[in-house]
Amino acid sequence: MTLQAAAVFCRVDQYSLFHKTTVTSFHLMEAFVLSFLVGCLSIGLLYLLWKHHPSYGGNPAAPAFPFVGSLPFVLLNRHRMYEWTSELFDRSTILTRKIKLVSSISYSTIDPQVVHHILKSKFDSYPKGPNFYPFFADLIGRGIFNCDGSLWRFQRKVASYVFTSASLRDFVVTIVNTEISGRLLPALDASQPHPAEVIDIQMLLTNCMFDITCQFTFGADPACLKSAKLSQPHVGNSVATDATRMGLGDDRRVDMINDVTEKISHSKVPDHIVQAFVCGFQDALQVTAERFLVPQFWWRIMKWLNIGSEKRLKDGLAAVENFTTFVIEQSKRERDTNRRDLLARFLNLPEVFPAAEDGTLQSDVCGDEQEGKSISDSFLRDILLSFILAGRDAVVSGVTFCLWLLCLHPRVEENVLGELRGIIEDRKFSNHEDVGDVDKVGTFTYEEVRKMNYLHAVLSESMRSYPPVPANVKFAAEDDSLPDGTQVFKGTRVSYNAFAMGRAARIWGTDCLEFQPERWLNEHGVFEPANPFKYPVFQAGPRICLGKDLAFIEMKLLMASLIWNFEFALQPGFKPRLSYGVIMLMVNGLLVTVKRRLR
Ligand code: HEM
Repeated sequence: MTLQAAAVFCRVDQYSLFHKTTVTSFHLMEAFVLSFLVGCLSIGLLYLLWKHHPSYGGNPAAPAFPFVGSLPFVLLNRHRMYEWTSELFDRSTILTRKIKLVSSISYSTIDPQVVHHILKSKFDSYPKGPNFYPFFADLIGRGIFNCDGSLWRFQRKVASYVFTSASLRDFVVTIVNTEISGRLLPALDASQPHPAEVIDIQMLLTNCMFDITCQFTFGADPACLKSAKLSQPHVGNSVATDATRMGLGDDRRVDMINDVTEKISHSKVPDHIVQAFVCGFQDALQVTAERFLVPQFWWRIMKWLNIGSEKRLKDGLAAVENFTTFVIEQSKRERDTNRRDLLARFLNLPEVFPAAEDGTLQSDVCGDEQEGKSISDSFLRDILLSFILAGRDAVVSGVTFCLWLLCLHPRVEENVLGELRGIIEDRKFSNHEDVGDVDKVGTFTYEEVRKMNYLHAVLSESMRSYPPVPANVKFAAEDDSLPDGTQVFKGTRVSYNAFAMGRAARIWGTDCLEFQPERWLNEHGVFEPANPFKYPVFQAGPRICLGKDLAFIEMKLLMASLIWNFEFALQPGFKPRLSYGVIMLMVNGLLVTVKRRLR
């Protein structure tokens, strides 16, 4: 028994000894595995924290939190996006900044060398890319503004041919001067019985430029300005009929205007189609701009469900389609060779570019997309709408900010007037037969525009601080290294910030925040352009703005006529709020009172 008991005891003891040993080694193992896991997790976490740290990758980013990146700062500064990014560059010596928003990483630069790299030396490696295309696709399809590669090259080649013709330039001068003398100046005169009436000159210019670009592009006059109400302090088209505000008491002038407008506007489009187009285009443009402000999946779902702003876009596009189909079909039927608008010029292209016998464009001109086909109506529509998109609001922005700055700088305004006085004086020695008339209706000729060196400098200086296109985004088509050593991976967005560049002391000197048009003039008072890579207001390189020269003609004609004929005073306490979009405008409009200038 004792032996048995001893044996049992022994077994028990042996078992517990064994058990004790097993438990101890199990705990040790457990502890080891646990510490290993905790260690791995900590290292992983530290790695993630580092990876999401602003300085990861050797390029310090905008202020950022782990994981969400700069998103909180972006949201906080969304009402002053350009001012904020400009301050960031201002506060440090970094010229190319990494921007991290949740999981996406992009780069923004103010370095002229990097701008040169992405816009010229490595042009093919930095297209607009697939990220940009879907936003504008509904409005302008694959028009020049919204495509890359051979399709872009084809459009650029054809459009460059059309844009360099002197007859197109003369056509623009005629349209702009007719709009100024027939609508813009009379509209401002109409506010004269109430000199204290505050008007939104930006809205007036938007209507005016819509008329000009439509006539220039489609040969059709939507007469937005004729029907615009003056005192509406917001951006956008106004189609309310208020013809009395034109104030055209002078019968002779009305006849003259009608006569010229008739010659310009060949397309006789029914009023309801034009008016629907004007509203539809405005709506479509606004909704397209809003797409940039929400995540892509959001507007895609709304589009799929056809609700909210995306429904507005669809309806707007239907009206645009209706109008473009009408004018294109009408122009094709009539084939009027006297027409000078872009539509007619594009329709006549096969005569300009060597065409095959069946009327098709040659493959080397057409590029792979259009090989063997003449330009389809929808393609023509995309190209032409791109011109309206590219040309209208940028000019409105250029003139609006310039007018505002002149109100703040009477010295500069006086210098502009001095230059114009000299030009008007010169008319006495000119034997131009229209001199008298031109003086009466308050407009200027192309030859006179060419003499306006100071005004050219004023506009360039104003767009330095307030560029109509404040930033431009490209997309890296392959892994690359920027001139400053920044590593860029395929698919990354790289943008230049023209707004911040115009305010950078290291580019423009310590007086960069001052309004000094004289910096653009040489010792003989002649305008000297800046290096386009330090001043990419019109972009630079192969994709530089095609309408740059026309834009200056339009802006100078508008500015000269406005300043020569009227005095503008800002509404007390007026401060512009900058819009955040492709084109920078004033969110609250430019609110001024006007008075005929006495001489
Ligand atoms: C102050 C006025 C203007 C400014 C600041 C301006 C600026 C620009 C900029 C920055 C671009 C490049 C956009 C991009 O690629 O994303 C551009 C492109 C373009 N602009 Fe202008 N623009 C102005 C007026 C005009 C006018 C009046 C026209 C036509 C009449 C015009 C026609 C074009 C065209 C066709 C393109 C596309 C060029 C291409 O991609 O090859 N622009 N413009």
